Formats: sequence, structure tokens, C-alpha cells
Amino acid sequence: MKLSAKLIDIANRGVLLHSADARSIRVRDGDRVQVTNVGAGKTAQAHVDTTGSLIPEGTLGVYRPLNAGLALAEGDSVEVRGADRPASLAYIKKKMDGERFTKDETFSIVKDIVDDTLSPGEVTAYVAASYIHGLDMDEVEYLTRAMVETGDQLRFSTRPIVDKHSIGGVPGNKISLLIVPIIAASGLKIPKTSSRAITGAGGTADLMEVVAPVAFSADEVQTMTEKVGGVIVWGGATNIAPADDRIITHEYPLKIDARGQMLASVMAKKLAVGADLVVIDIPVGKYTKIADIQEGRKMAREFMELGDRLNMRVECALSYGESLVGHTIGPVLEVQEALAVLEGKTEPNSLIQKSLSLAGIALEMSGKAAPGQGFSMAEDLLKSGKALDKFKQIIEIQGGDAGVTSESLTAGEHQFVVRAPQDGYVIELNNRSLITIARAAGSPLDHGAGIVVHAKKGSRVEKGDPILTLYADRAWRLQSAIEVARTLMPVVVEGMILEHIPSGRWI
Ligand SMILES: O=P(O)(O)OC[C@H]1O[C@H](OP(=O)(O)O)[C@H](O)[C@@H]1O
Ligand SMILES: Nc1ccnc(=O)[nH]1
Repeated sequence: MKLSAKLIDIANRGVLLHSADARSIRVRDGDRVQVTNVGAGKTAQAHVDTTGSLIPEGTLGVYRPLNAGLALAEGDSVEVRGADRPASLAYIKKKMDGERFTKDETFSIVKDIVDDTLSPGEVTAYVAASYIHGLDMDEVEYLTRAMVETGDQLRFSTRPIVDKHSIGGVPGNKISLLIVPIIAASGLKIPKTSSRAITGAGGTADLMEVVAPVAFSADEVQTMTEKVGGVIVWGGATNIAPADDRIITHEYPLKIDARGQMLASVMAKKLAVGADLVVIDIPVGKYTKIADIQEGRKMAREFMELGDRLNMRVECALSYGESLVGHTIGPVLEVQEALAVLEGKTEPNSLIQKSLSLAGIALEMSGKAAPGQGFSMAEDLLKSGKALDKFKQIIEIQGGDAGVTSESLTAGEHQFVVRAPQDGYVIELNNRSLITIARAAGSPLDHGAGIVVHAKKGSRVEKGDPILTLYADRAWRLQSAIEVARTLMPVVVEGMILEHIPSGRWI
């Protein structure tokens, strides 16, 4: 059917059809159509929304992202017809039934994700099916390669390229803000791309955004890394492994990180930046992604096997994930804590030890440090202020204010202190609940939202001592966080009665 184009400035990949026209070409809300710009011969697939009144019969509303490919002008003639279901849907159904993906099937799904041919519901089905039935190592390799091939790749003229990644899952894991400047200050190159929060309340990209822009093209990432040795950017903006961020978008609300997708997500970003040497942080703890050491070792073997297949040298560190790293959760609070360490503060120990250990592994892998000397070399780079100088250079080249200090940043103006109800030891501090509370407070989108944990697991507290301070940028967000905290009770002080159920009441 021929219609005339009406351009609509809505950031949604799809088209709007009058219900009468939709009936004529036998499509319903949510179906796919093929749209052709008759004059230019360009074609794209799109999902249909229908309306009885927003556009007249005989017109096709074309949303902005779709028109990037169609290049229509207002009033241009378009041909619209019902489109076939993409083959990827049949492959997703196969995984739902517990079968394996082939290489070509994986590529087709990833390409359809990148091209927005799959609807958000279909991508969620893909993520959920992979989460439930898992991916074997061949499928993970196919996925990793497909993610790289459907995006841009960096090609540095000098080697080695070092990279670091954490699988996440532990709150407060701001270590990349220390490790990247330390590695770059040693003279190595580390083009670090990070995700935003996946299961947490602030990913490294969310944190870095507090002090500098994080959205760059692959070329810009390469040029900036060549100039200052390192960057900390958001993978989702770069077109480096672009499928990754689309998949993460569908994991975030469910707070899941499907195992095979996690391996591919991390390693695709490393392969695409041309990394030779990679250190992977695997936090292990009851409420993290990896519950115990055995599972952590298995995960490490999988990363190393994938590294072998992709020609990257990978070393893994199983790190303590029972408790948050440092004392802060949420973008501004985490950046403040990391900056304070770069400025010379000598605690929190958990943050400093973890960052130096991982940086040390990378320095030894590259040969910059002799075996056994990596930690102390990383420590020297931190203590001498060279890592701080490097971080400022990174901030500046990414377009941030290099004058920033830990003191100049301010966290959310709305605050609430959770105090110890009695004397005793903190015997429980639930990572997952802390994340839920920080998200309720607005983190990571509200940069000032988050939590400061004053008393970590094992600390002695007296009645009335502050245990947590909740921060929010908006008052209603603080109220939500307080309510969530009341329900979840993330902290237990020894001897506390959680609830009194009086006699005669059914549980
Ligand atoms: O939200 P959860 O699942 O905890 O973790 C996600 C975070 O973990 C990784 O950190 P990094 O880039 O190695 O610093 C990702 O890039 C992301 O920032
Ligand atoms: N799935 C992922 C976990 C951690 N980092 C990532 O980039 N992706």
C-alpha cells in the first residue's frame, strides 16, 4: 500500500499507522511491516503502533530512529506491507526449548538486536531463554565474536594493550577508577569500556559520568587512549560491541546477568578494543553473582578458555564479595571515595588492597613489574600521586573538569541515618538489599543518590551509632528508600529481634 510519510520526533524505532490502513494491509499493533522509501529505494523493517486519530488515513507516521535509515522527507511516498517474522524468533524459541544455538543463528540474533529488528519483548525472551537454559562454550564464543563483528573495533599500532574487567555483583566496586589510572601511569595503554549498572546501583560508566562525559565513538576512544594512555568510557555509546548494551538494558530490570551473556559481554568488549592482556575480577560472596569459591574457579576457567579461543591472555582474581568494597554505593559517593584515595587517603583498606592487587596482576602480566612486584609498583604509582595526575588527564581528555576533588563533589541533599537499635556486632549486611535500597533512592540515574555504610559486617556498634546513611537527590526518593529499607532490613545487629509475632496470630 502506498502512503505519504509524516515524520514524528519520537525516539522509538517504529511506525504509526491509522487503524483503517492497518486493517487494509492486515497488520495489528506490534506486528512488523516493511517500509520502502519509494524515491530513494531504501527499505527497513519496523514495528507498528496504530491510532484512530493522531494521523489521518493515507499517511504513515515514521519515528525518528527508523528514518535514520530511510532518509524520508515530509510527504514522501512510502510503500508499506506486512513483513515476515525474522528467522531469529525461531532460534530464540529453540533456546526456550533447551536446544543449542549454531554460529549462524547466534549471528542472526545479534544482528537483529543491533538493527532493532527484534522488539524489546523478543530481546527479553532471548535473554530469559539464555538465562534459563545457559550457553555452552561454543555458543559463548559465537556470541562474543558476533558482538564484536557487528560493531567497531580499535586497532592500536603498539602492543600490549591491557584491560581489566569485573563481572560485578558486589556493591561499591569502584576499583576501575583507581586501576585504570594506575595502569596508564605505568606507561601501558588501557582503553577501558564499561557498562552501566547491570545488577547493581552504579556501574563504572555511571560513576565516571559524574566527572566527565562517557559517550564516545570508537575512533575517539582510540585517539584519547593514544594521547593519555587510558580512558574510562561507556561501552554502550561507542558502537564497540553494540549488542551488549541492548542486552544489558533487558537484564537491568530483572537484575539478572545470564552467565553466557556475561562472559560474552565482558570478553567482546576486550576483543573489540584489541586487548592482549586481561585481568578479570570475580567477586565471590553469598549475595553476589558467584556464591562460592568453587563456582568462582569454574567461572575463571571459562574466562581463560574463552581468552584462549580469542587469542587473549586472561588472568582472573577471585575477590572477597561478602561485603561491599569500601563504604559507599552510588555514583557521587563512590567517586568521592575513589578520588580521596587517589588524593592520598589511606583508607578504606578493602578498596585500596583490591585495586592494587588487580593492578599489580596486570603490571606483572605485561612485564612492567617483575614477578611478585606488581602490587608494590601499583602502590608506588598511587602514593606518588602519579595515578591522580593520570586520572585528571583522563578526565580532561574526556571533556570533564580536571579541577575536581573529592571535596568538591556533593552527594544527595536528602539524607536519612539508620542507627543501631542496640549494642552488638553487625552480623549481617545484605549486599542485594543494599543495592535495592540504593536503586530506590534513585541511584544510578540520580548521581547523588546512594548509601554510606558506616558499620560493615563484624563491626562493633553501640545503640544509636549510625550504621547507614541513605542519600537521595529528591525527597520522595528518600522516602521510598526508607520504606524499602524498613521492609528489607539489610543490616542485622547481633541479638536484634527481627519481628515479634504475638500468640494467636497466623504467620
Ligand atoms: O551492576 P553490576 O552487575 O554489579 O556490575 C556491572 C559493572 O561491572 C563492570 O565493571 P567494570 O567496568 O569492570 O569496572 C561493568 O562494566 C559494570 O560497570
Ligand atoms: N554482563 C556484564 C557483567 C559485567 N560487566 C559487563 O560489561 N557485562
